[in-house]
Amino acid sequence: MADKEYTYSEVSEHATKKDCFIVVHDKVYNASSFVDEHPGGEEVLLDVGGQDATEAFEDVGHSDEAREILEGLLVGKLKRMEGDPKPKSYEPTSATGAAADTASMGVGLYALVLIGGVLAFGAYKYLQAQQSQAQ
Ligand code: HEM
Repeated sequence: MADKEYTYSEVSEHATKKDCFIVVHDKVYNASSFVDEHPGGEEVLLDVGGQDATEAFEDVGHSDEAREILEGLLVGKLKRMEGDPKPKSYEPTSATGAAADTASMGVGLYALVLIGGVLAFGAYKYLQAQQSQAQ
């Protein structure tokens, strides 16, 4: 059964709660029995029912346990036809890119706080000096 090939249009016919196929990494899974049990809620699963859920699935960073459950739901492979939506391959590089961006922003913020601190200290010293002059 897991060797069956489904075209994208066949998969898209299974988009209801009771009959919910999803595609992850070009494999077809029947998520119907799991919709109610999904810890992330049934909404998100139904949103991608009959569609390619690769990105959605990978973006969450599902655990190995989740991947095992997914493999248990396997019903076949996706057979891509001309004119089908492009495969949604997951590129971890973009995730690392985003992480690097956040990291450099973190450094920027740190520098800002540091400069602010130095300025505040300078101002404090200046005021102190002024005060001792006045006395
Ligand atoms: C049949 C496919 C799927 C399976 C077997 C599955 C399985 C699981 C499991 C076992 C968890 C618990 C945490 C973990 O072990 O990682 C989980 C959490 C979650 N899943 Fe899925 N999932 C599927 C598809 C999706 C999709 C397509 C989305 C779309 C966004 C999604 C969104 C989430 C979210 C947001 C959580 C976190 C819930 C929380 O921590 O409160 N899942 N999923």
